[in-house]
Amino acid sequence: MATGLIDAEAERQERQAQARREVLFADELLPGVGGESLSLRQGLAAGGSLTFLVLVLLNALDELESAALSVLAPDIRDAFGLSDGAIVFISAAAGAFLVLGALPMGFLADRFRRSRVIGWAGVVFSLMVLASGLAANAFLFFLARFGVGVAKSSNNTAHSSLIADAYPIGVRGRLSASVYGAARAAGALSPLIVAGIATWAGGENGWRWPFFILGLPALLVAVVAFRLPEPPRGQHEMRSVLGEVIEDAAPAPISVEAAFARLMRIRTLRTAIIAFSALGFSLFTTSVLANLWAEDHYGMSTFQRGLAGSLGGAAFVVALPIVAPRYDRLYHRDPERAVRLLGLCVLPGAVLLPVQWFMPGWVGFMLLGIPGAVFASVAFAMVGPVVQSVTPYRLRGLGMALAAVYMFFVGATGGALLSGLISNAYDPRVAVLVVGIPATLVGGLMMIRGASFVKNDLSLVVADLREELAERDRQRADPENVPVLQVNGVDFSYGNVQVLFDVAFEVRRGETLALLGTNGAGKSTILKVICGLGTPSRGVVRLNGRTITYVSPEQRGKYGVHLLPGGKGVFPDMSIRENLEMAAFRMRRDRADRDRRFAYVLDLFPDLAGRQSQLAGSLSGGQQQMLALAMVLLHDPEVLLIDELSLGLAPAVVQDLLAILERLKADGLTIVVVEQSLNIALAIADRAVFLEKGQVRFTGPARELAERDDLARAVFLGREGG
Ligand SMILES: Nc1ncnc2c1ncn2[C@@H]1O[C@H](COP(=O)(O)OP(=O)(O)OP(=O)(O)O)[C@@H](O)[C@H]1O
Repeated sequence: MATGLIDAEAERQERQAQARREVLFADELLPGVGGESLSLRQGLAAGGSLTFLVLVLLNALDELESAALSVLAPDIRDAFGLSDGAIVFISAAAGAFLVLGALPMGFLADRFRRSRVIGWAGVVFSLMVLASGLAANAFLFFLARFGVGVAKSSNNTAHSSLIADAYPIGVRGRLSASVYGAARAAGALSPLIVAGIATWAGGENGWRWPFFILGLPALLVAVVAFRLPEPPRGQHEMRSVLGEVIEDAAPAPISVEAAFARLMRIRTLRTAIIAFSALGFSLFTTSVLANLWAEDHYGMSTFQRGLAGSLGGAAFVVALPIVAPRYDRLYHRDPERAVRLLGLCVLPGAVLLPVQWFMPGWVGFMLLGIPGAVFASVAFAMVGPVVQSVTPYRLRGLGMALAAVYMFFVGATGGALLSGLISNAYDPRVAVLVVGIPATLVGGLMMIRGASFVKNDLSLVVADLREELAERDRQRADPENVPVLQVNGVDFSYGNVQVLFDVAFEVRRGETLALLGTNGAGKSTILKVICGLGTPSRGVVRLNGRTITYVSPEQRGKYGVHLLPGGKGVFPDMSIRENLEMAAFRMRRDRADRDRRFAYVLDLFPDLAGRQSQLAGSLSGGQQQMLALAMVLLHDPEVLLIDELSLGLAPAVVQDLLAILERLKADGLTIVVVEQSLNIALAIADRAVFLEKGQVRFTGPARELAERDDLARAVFLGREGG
């Protein structure tokens, strides 16, 4: 038996590995690969320069504002009578708020017009910057910082998603680098500008003026942002792969949970997130530690340290235009090499760090610190385009939000804590060597590993787009015949164990489909995927032709997809009536509607009608199943999914249930039923799907399945075995 199990597991793993390989397309079929390469000017012209200009300005203003806080910190501390610790906490909190805002902002960016999300974020940003200047006390100042931090989180999410859809794939690297570089340049100028304004205004309230003066242009740019055109989502991937754009007129709302489940299955994205979270441990803290070490160990003056910082900033602004076009060129020829380039940018830092930190003089320390930090920052600026390319276009905002949360929260905060502790216990050098070197190594190597997944992930993008086009054409050709429910190309895994492989079937209106198969074939899992309790790692679920793959179970319930789960689906300590009232909780506002539905189900189950005050736990198994069915039917489903209708029930009870299903069928209800018993399935189903080890082995009229001895026997053998 043990050998049997080992063999079965080996076979499953082989199929899993095969499924990962088989979707590979030739390089020139991948989005953004091959064809004519674009100059930056051509790319900008394709998407319009206004969008680019507005995003550059918003980023630059953000960066100016961040630096304002550091420069003005001593004045703000004195104005509010704060301690050093308190002002450091308030400044640092903005970073945490940025992480807090990322998820809601990513969610909004995937759901609404991005110009509006960016516009509103810009308005909130400018008002909060003005409020920072007006704050009467430290608490109000802190609240204003909260608003600024949350509004800023639209940069990583909504901006990034808009750039990806506005401009062609071939210039993504250069565009991302330009926005990032412009922001850094503004950041470098910021101390000068901010200190200039504060000095010009003078007096103890001088620090307030930079906030007033920065808030106003931000408001103007935000107003322009509302007018930016909204590009069709995924248009450049579609043009590149399909040669045309499929417009989704009424996209279904996306659930954050489902989106994350799907995103974490994209291996390039997952490794990029791990790589940059690791790198974050070094990227955000090394410069602070270097400044401390420079003063304590080398006795560098503030001016010398400032010079080192400025040289680093200048080197970054010089390096970006060298690396970014190279990334775009490589991507155009071979995306794997482009992603590997990012890892290769990071790795030299690991070698340079120990050499730098043992330099005998401050000049060597300062100069050797520059290349590693610069190339790590360059790689950081270029990771956005990688994430955008492999993320399904409906989930781009949330994809970037997920990356931001990991990089800033795990990387920056984790790195700060760890380095802080080690630095306190030993010294900054030990902290950098113990944290920075491994973090840089892991970051670079993970990115290089991620490169090997990118073609496969891009292939999945191609497969999804082609499927979408084929479905659109089919719906256009025969709009009357769109299936109520469609499952196509679905893969599903529990953790690392894949249990569904390319599952596909359709159910027409009013049809009853039986899902049959051996034990553990994945029947219940498919029902979970259909009703939203599980998110597939690949493939699509459609309801009446509309994609609902990432829609929450609650929303699917509102659309009419309901599941009658296997086993006990009732609250045993409540009466029948209370069970029904619980199920009808959503309809509590419209009593007339609720009573009409109660009357309908009680008419369907007269056995329950006469004993409404009886505890559900005291009912027989069959009656409990009827009550569970009644609770689902209260919602007036369009598609009813039933897991194990007859399990453990006496034949007479099953007959009663079948009679009820017949009546529902006659009323036009569409039903998918998982059944272990072939006879029961044959009695009620029009069509059947037979599954074995997560793959569809048969789809067709139910009676044809009965004639397939090999499959029919497998059902019975499976039952005896289980
Ligand atoms: N929550 C879970 N976590 C991990 N593995 C699971 C989980 N639920 C199911 N599985 C595994 O996934 C596979 C498919 O399970 P599923 O319940 O979908 O099969 P099924 O066809 O409905 O089987 P059965 O008729 O025996 O219920 C099985 O190998 C099962 O062990």
